[in-house]
Amino acid sequence: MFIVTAKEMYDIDKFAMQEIGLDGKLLMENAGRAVAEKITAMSSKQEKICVLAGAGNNGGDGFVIARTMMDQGYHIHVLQVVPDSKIRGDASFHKRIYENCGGSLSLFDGIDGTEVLDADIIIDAMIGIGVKGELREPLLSLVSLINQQTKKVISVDVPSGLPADEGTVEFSAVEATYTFIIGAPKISAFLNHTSPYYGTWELVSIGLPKKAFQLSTSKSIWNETNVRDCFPGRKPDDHKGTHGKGLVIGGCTEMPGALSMTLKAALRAGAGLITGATSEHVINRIASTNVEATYAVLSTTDGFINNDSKVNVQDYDAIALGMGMGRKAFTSELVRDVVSEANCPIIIDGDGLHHIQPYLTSLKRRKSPTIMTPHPREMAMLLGANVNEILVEPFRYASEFARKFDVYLVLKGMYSIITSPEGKQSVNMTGNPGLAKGGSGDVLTGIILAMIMQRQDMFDAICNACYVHGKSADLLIKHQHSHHDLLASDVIDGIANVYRTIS
Ligand SMILES: NC(=O)C1=CN([C@@H]2O[C@H](COP(=O)(O)OP(=O)(O)OC[C@H]3O[C@@H](n4cnc5c(N)ncnc54)[C@H](OP(=O)(O)O)[C@@H]3O)[C@@H](O)[C@H]2O)[C@H](O)CC1
Ligand SMILES: [K+]
Repeated sequence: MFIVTAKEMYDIDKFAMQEIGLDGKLLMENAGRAVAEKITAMSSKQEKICVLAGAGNNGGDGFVIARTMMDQGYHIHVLQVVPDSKIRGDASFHKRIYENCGGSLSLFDGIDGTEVLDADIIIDAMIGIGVKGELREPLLSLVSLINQQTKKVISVDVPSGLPADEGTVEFSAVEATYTFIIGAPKISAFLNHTSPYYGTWELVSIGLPKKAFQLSTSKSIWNETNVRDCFPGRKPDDHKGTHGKGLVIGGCTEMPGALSMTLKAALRAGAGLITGATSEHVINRIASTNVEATYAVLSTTDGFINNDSKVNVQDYDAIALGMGMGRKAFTSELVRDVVSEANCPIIIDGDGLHHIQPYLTSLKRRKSPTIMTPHPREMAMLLGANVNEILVEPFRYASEFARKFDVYLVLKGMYSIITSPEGKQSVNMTGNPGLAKGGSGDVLTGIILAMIMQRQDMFDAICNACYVHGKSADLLIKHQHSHHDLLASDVIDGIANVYRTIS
């Protein structure tokens, strides 16, 4: 499923019309009919429905919805929220057809909004991706009236007033119960501060050609179909070496658990052989619960690993670096040496991100892929930016960072964004608030390690790992646990449930 900015959506629209020959009025008919079908499935003919129609194509969709539902016997009234003179293009065409069919219509006079107050269901087709700046009156007051109601509010494409793109914090918008998104989800459906306005959303297809999307956007949602298409298989003659030999470097006296979880997650996720490189103290603490792993002892100062014992990084297919290693200056040297000496893919996570921050440009010199897995606060640290700036524009920050330092980036969050060094982006939709716990990131790193070692496309492997991690948590919440009691170690055990569903 593709994800678009407003500009990309307009480009796709233009391509569909000018290059493919699809008519705009037909696309609007398709959009309105598809949304009407969804709404009829969730409403009854006894309910009073008020369609709020604006002047642009979003309003045009509203007129098609109204006509389609009216013909099926629904109790429909259109409240046109702009003067007649403003209705233009295809919207004006579909308004005429609605009226020719005998549809009921009145003009919003900007005073009492009686039609809104009387309705059981409000269909918001005032403004879609064409919003510019903050809402003007009288729509601003109307939106505030709608948001004070407890009625079902169904938005068409985008809740009116909400920017389709990232980067805007000042806006007033409809707080929808449901949104039926047309053609492709817009970026604002995936941002912490804008996604709640959509309520529950669903995509409706209107016949826009796949080719148009492929030419215009490099952003998509990574879903179960993607996972199934490229999930690493197992063959009868496989041996432990077939599924990779991984090294995990991290841990300190105060944080032995992080390393332990990465090791265990990598093994559960399908890694062939895993070695933990850490202090003797940490090995003594975790070895009995990670019996399948092997270990390499690293020298320490005050319980933190240092660079004296020189880790052998040459014999591995991939390395994970950083979890629970602390932030001592002498550990930075080790991180730098591993990053410059290893000839295999490296995942840098947790404290490793802090160590590498002053040396980010060195990542460009690596011959093998580098994967970084920051959460937004770590991303802010890497960039020297404010975390709120990142949260408002995560796609842009992620894309610029990945391109600049030639890395694969997993920007973790409610919707994790995976970015390739070329700027291709995927959003992972699995996962739930139960994952907002210590150790979740260490588990994800272990799963990524296992996936990238199985020698498939790096981007696909990372996306699969994010999917599996979140899906494990989702299945556990569905069947066994709650958001409150779910632990990172449960997510490791839950990997088995995910694998059973996809293999
Ligand atoms: N391929 C597709 O995805 C299709 C999408 N469709 C639908 O079309 C809209 C986009 O339509 P567009 O006409 O470009 O724009 P909108 O209808 O979203 O909005 C334009 C109107 O909004 C008014 N506006 C803009 N900003 C404000 C504001 N801050 N306050 C008040 N009013 C505002 C604007 O008024 P102006 O006076 O500024 O011109 C316009 O009246 C898309 O979202 C889909 O729903 C097609 O139906 C099918 C193909
Ligand atoms: K809308």
